Amino acid sequence: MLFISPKRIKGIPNVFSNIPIYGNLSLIFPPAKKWSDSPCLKFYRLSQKYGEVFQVRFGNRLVVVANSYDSIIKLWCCKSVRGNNSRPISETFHNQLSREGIYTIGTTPFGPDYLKMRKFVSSNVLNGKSGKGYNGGVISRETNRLILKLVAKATRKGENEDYFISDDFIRKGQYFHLAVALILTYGYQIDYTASENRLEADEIIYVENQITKIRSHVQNFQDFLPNPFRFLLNVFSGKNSFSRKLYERRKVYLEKYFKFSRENITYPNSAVRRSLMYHYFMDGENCVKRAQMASICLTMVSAGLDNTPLNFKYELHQLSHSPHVCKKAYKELMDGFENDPVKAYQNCHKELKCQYIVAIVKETLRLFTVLPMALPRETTEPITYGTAVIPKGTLLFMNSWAGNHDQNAIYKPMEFIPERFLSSDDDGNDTSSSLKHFAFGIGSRMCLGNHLAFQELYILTCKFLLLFEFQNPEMNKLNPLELNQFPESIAIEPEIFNICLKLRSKEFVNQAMGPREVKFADDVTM
Ligand code: HEM
Repeated sequence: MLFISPKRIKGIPNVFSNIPIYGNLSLIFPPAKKWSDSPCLKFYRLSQKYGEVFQVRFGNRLVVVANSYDSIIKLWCCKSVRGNNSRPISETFHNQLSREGIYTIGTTPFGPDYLKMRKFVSSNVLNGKSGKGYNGGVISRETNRLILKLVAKATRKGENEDYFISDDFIRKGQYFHLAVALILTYGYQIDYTASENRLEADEIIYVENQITKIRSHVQNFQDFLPNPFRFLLNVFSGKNSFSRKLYERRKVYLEKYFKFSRENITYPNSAVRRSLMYHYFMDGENCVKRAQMASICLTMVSAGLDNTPLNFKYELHQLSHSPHVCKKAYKELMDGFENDPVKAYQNCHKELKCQYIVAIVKETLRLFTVLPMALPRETTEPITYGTAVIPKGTLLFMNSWAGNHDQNAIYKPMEFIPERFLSSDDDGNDTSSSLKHFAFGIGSRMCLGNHLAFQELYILTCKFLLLFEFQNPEMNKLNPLELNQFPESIAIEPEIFNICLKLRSKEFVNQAMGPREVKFADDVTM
């Protein structure tokens, strides 16, 4: 395809560029080296000059960018924007990496395939009411395993010989989420304490993390260029061959798990019987095709593998800087379980009962905004914004960082204030908070795993607060963008630092989990 400059949209400010072919791609290339050059901040700075919504040209594509709380609501949630419901096809991700046409749900363009997959996964595992209690049980058990692992490494210090833990939490959080995802999808229980399983988990985490970068709309400027440039740049940068290698590596573990479920379908254990694959073999084959099921499995294994642990780590980091929040959360949690910590620990996974912890999780998701530029959308029919008509085939970028930190909608946006999400204040007065956040996107293609991810974060938070007290933080930076190791990237991945925790009491761990389960380092060496 030759370069054809797209026609600008009337009524939406245009960020002028006279560079042929390239257009405004300097917003994402060369890749940002400093946090202050993160794409979301570059877009935000432009909005100060051009207004909250503007258009840019990326190669031969027009991109409309929304940079405020209100404009995101208008462009993603109103009835007039029904056409904001597809995803763009990109050369590097869709054509090179996913050559068999099997993509995740989140990267599948709108159409019957997409709708079928979304419905199947939603009704059988992610939003299905029947799965909710089961999912909570799985998450609770995996949280216990994570905690047992931490406890086994705890060191004894100080006059009272208390137990202390110091950990970065990202890798352990990834093992935790992967274990939950594999059980729900395949009924496969991975014991990542065994070294060969850990290697397998590390492989999945590495491959999926690299693939996330390949599908990133703010890291692959070549995808916006006309075909010959796109092709040549991918060949010379080695991206094509790297993508193909990742594709082969991914195939190995996905096929292994698929085979596991198929072989265990005749005499299923309870985990297999409750899994998504079981639904597929029992009745789903009539609803979704084999290739669609492969996309669903791919989505289940990859989505949330980084985002959930990254949010959890950031939440722990904020909590270690907010003793008043921890104190209040602990009290509210205990109030809900007649001041019995064992009862609280053993039952907190059953419902999202403690509204203050719900607010902590929402505030973490908002303030952190792990995907500051969300995922891109493509319009399937014209949509209106004010007097402007955005044509079919236009790309829409949500600057969710700017929306989540918009001071016109959010009081002190850079501060961690869970109360902003409560519907009543400390005196019980109705505050009717209807504040939204955009960490999961919003509208027709909002994150399908938001309930699962939220449930994971809620249960982890409850159990950690019940077991541990936060110690002096090792890291003082709190701004997520400033913490980010990869400012050019689609996701915020904070630099490595430890969170320091003190165990409230050894006896309580034994009571909460059963003494036979718990192994402390000093018990083991005795
Ligand atoms: C804290 C963790 C997570 C965050 C912050 C997150 C964030 C997002 C965002 C921003 C989108 C784009 C939404 C939009 O365009 O409006 C998305 C899409 C999606 N997410 Fe998540 N996600 C998380 C966890 C998960 C998990 C655990 C799963 C499933 C197991 C999941 C499955 C999906 C799917 C299927 C889509 C595509 C939806 C569609 O295109 O219809 N996500 N996610």
